[in-house]
Amino acid sequence: MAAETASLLPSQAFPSQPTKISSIKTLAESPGLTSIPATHTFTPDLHDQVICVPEGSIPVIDYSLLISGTPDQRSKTVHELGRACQDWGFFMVINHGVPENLLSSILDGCKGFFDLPEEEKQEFKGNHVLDPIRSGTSCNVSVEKAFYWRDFLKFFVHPVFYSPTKPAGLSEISLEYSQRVREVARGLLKGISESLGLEGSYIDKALNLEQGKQIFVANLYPTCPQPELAMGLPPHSDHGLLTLLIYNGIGGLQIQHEGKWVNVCALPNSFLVNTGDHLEILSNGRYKSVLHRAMVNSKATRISIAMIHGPSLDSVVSPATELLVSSKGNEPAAYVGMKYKDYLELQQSNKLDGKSCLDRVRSSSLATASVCVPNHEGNNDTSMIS
Ligand SMILES: O=C(O)CCC(=O)C(=O)O
Ligand SMILES: [Fe+2]
Repeated sequence: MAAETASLLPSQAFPSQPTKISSIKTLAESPGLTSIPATHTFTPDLHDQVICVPEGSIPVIDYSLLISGTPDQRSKTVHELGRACQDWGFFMVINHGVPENLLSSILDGCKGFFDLPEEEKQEFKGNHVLDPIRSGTSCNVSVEKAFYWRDFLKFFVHPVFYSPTKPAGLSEISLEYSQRVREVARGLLKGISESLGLEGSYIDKALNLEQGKQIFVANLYPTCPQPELAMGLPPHSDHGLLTLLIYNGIGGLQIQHEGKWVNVCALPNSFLVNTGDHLEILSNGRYKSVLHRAMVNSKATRISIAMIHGPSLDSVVSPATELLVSSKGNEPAAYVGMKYKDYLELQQSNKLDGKSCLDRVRSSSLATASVCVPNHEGNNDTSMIS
C-alpha cells in the first residue's frame, strides 16, 4: 500500500506513478511522514507574496436586505453587489437564512465520507468528467504534472440530484443543503443582473437556471509535513456563474486582488462567494472571474465545500447583447458563445491553470487558437469555434 511505502522512503524515492497514491488522507496518515513525494512538490514561486488587507476591506453583502429590505436598502445592496463583482470578484454573504446547524451537518457529512475506508470511497470514483459522482485525489491525475495535497468528492445536485449512498445521512443533508444554497445563489444572481442594468430575471432566463447545473464539491486538505512545498489547489477560476463556499474553520483560501494574493477568513456563518467564468462571459468582462487557490498547513485538516452554480448544460453562453449596445456606440463581444457543457468538459479535462480555459473563448484569441473539446472517451478532439 502506498501509505506504508511512503513512511519508509525519502521524497525522491516515492513512486513516480501518481495513481499509486489513492488518497492524500492515507498518505498524510502514514506514521512518521516527514516529507512529501516529489510528485506533490511545487516550485516555491507558487507561494509568492501574500498581502494582508485591512480588516473590513473584503466586501460583505447582507442577503436579508436584498430579499426583504426596503427599496432603498435593496438598491444600495444591488449597488454593493455590483462593486464587489467588479472590484474583487469576491464577497462574503451574511444573513443568508441557511441555518448554522445545516452548515455544520454538511461539513460533518463530508468528513464522514472522507473517513470511509479507501475501498468504499473507490465505489464512487467515476471515470469521466461528466459522471455525476466522482471522488479522488488531486484534480485530474491524467494530465497534471504535479499533484495537489487534496482529496475531493464531487457530485451533481441539480437539475437531477445525485449523491453518494455513504455515509448514512449524507444524501438527505446534501439535498437540503443544495436546495437552500441554490435559493441564495439565485437571489444573488438576480441582484447581479440588476447591477448590470439588466432585468432582475435576465440571467435566470437567458441561462435557463430552472435547469441550471449545480455541482457539490467537497475538498479535504489533510495536514502536510511540508506545507510550503505543497499546493491544495493551484490558482484557478471556477467555470460557473457563482460559487458559494464554506469551510470547517481552518483557513487556506486565497484570492487574487490587484495582482496580489489575499488570505480570506470568513465571517462566522457566512458564505464566501466568488464569480466564475460564465459571469465574466455573460457580462462581457465587466465582472471578471476571480483567481483563487487553496493552501495547506501542518497543523489541522481543512475541509471546504464549494457549491458551483452554472447555466443549464445546453445553454450556449455569450455576452448579453443588451450590454453590447449603448448610446456611446456598439461594444464588441469579447467572448464567443460556447455550450456550457462543452466548456465544463474542457476545463475539467485539462490541468487547472489560471484562466487558460477562459482564454480559449476570448474573441481576440480566436484568430490564432483552436479549442480542444474532449470527446466522451476522454480524448481531445481539436475543433475551431467560430
Ligand atoms: O478550498 C477552498 O477554499 C477552495 C476550493 C475551490 O476553489 C474549489 O473547489 O474550486
Ligand atoms: Fe475554485
